[in-house]
Amino acid sequence: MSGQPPHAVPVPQGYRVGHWEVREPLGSGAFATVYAGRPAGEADPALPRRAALKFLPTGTRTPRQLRHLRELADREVELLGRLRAPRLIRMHETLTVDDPDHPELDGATVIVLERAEGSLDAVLERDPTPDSGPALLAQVCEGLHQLHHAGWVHGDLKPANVLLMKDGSVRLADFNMAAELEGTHAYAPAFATPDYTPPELLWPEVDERGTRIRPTADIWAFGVLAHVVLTGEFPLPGGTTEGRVDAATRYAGGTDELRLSPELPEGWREIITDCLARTHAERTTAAALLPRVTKAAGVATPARLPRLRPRFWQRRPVLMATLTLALLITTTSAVSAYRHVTTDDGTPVYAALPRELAFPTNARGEVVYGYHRCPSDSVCFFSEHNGNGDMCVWQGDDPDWQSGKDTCGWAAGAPVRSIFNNIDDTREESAVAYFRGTGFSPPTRTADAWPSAPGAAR
Ligand SMILES: Nc1ncnc2c1ncn2[C@@H]1O[C@H](COP(=O)(O)OP(=O)(O)OP(=O)(O)O)[C@@H](O)[C@H]1O
Repeated sequence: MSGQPPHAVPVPQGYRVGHWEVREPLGSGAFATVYAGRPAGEADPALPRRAALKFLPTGTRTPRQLRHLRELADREVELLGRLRAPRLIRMHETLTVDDPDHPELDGATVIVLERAEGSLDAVLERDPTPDSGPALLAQVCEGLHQLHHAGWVHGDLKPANVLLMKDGSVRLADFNMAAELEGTHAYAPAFATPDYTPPELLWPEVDERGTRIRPTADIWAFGVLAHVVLTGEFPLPGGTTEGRVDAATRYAGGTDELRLSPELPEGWREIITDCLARTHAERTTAAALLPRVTKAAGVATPARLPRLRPRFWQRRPVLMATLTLALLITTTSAVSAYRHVTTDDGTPVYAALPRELAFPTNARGEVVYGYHRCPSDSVCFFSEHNGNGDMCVWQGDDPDWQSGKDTCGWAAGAPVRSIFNNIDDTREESAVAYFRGTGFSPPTRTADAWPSAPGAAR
């Protein structure tokens, strides 16, 4: 952790906060330091076994810094508290350090997050153009769409804020610049990272509510990110950030043309050009972008192929949804969609789904999500793909979905097409098992192994 940014928070290993014990540092940004965390000795056994503890030093600064940091922390907590979607990192709880003996920590806000394996930044450090790049970008685009669809702008999309989970799926993270849309735009503290900032926000007009930003700011950032991931280079020329900012200004002013790398794989040039349109009004939307990005990602190697065999364990809490129906399941990868069918001898088989079935679109060709309807600590089943259509919500230990407390009328006669495991517990045994037939048969599948929503479950 050398060369830490000014607001990084040093926390000793073994330090206790709430029910958590701080372990090794996972990463540091401009405002916060993130540590691995595990439940402290006598902690509630229901806690996840591993978490990420994001320390924001809200307690030990000058009043002006304090206000700013408090605002950043509030933004992140507000978004994470209200928004849960398959491609967004999840928050378990927030804590405030109460420790006058450690004035440098006293008052700090700690956001307890589900723990990722690492960031896209780290992946790119090892391999500037990873084979899994297109598949990762498709998932980032999904995340962006889920965020915009719920009415928020990220405001700081970049490789360090794209996290990779153990199963290879992607989560967008770091929402301290995020802002909720009020009509066509939102107010954010600033657009944080110059290389990913659209030209109109390089010298923005700032009023007392902050900078006016639109979802198209994230689209620009996505265009830059896609170029970086696919070619290892920024789309605008220049050996330094200042040089690239100047190039962006010349491009936006019409003096220079956009010259994307000749290395760009087939299908991506038009997408990136549309993301990097000169003005926000000319840029595309995440909803329109997603089907194009998914198509361009094609059959390229996904981040890691999802497991396609059932896992035969079932421990608490287990959903025993006896669904007498055929489940249409898409997998964690945005580019790999599978249909689950059972052969006569009961063997599960997976067949590729036609793309239009896996990613249904509205009349404008935009993918629409409905996962945000699923309450926390629930497993939701939907009659349509991507969290759309009728929804059944399962919570607790209800043993049977047809005769238990939580019944699901429509599922008795219609297929379940997407599932979102929104249980706030990352322990492996909390994965949900569900069954297609009566009597808890045929063998279980877990929402962990086959989230039917792209990336729906942990
Ligand atoms: N949930 C997580 N699991 C694992 N690592 C994480 C997690 N959240 C963050 N990190 C690591 O910590 C780094 C810093 O986190 P984050 O970006 O949230 O901090 P920040 O100070 O708000 O950053 P920024 O400078 O972008 O505003 C990330 O780049 C990542 O490497």
